[in-house]
Amino acid sequence: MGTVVEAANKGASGSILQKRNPTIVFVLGGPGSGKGTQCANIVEHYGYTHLSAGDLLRAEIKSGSENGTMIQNMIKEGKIVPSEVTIKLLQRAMEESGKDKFLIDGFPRNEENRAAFEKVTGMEPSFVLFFDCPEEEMERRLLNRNQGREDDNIETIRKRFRVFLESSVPVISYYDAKGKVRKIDAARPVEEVFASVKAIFEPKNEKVNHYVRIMSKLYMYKFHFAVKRKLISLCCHRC
Ligand SMILES: Nc1ncnc2c1ncn2[C@@H]1O[C@H](COP(=O)(O)OP(=O)(O)O)[C@@H](O)[C@H]1O
Ligand SMILES: Nc1ccn([C@H]2C[C@H](O)[C@@H](COP(=O)(O)OP(=O)(O)O)O2)c(=O)n1
Repeated sequence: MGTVVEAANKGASGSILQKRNPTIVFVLGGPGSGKGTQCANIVEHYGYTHLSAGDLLRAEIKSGSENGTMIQNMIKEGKIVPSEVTIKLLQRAMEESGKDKFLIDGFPRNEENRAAFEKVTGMEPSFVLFFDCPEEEMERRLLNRNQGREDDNIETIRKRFRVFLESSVPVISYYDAKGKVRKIDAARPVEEVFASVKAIFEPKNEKVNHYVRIMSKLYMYKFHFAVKRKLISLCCHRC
């Protein structure tokens, strides 16, 4: 398999997609924050095509591909699969869909994912939907999810939470610094969360847009402070 840098240098696949100038929304949030649930609502109401990085990786395992065992082991350990694998799957799915509005769910999950996607495809998201939810609530949801997923057990869930804090939050911070993050309180019932999603996809007027952005910014300050505290307490535990 070629590396992401080789793919970037060839630039072939990226340019086919780039020509279509698609709208891309990254959907991020901790495991169990409700990304998939809300993506289904967005697809229904706003005609986006939903691409879940996790679903594509699980389909790759099932297909019996040469990378299947490696992907399965990484998911079981709560680790992030190398970007070259995930990006190829996402690119293929975007190209084959023939569509031009994508919700990319569960990606980019770390800095490597983010930088490689931008380099290989030459594309950036229009904005990032961030579903913010406390760990206790996400844990409850994952343990009740009942999809028979190998990684929905308490040991792997704890590892995934840690990977989210250490690797995915920096990606959210990166896009926050660019003013691209739309943060949503995901701890509420599904309908209430979707009402907030709607306000983002159906902006009322410039004043309301401005208000939503300011509120999101304020929430992000609070969020970053809470993450720093959590990481410090995790470090203290280790010592
Ligand atoms: N707002 C919500 N309140 C309660 N349960 C939810 C909510 N959103 C999703 N769920 C449930 O929580 C579980 C995880 O949701 P899911 O959308 O699969 O999360 P993610 O894609 O972020 O891992 C599912 O069983 C889903 O039905
Ligand atoms: N960009 C991604 C997305 C998911 N993965 C792997 C690692 C994740 O723990 C699993 C499951 O991801 P998925 O988005 O389906 O589920 P959760 O948000 O963790 O509930 O897939 C990855 O390696 N790289």
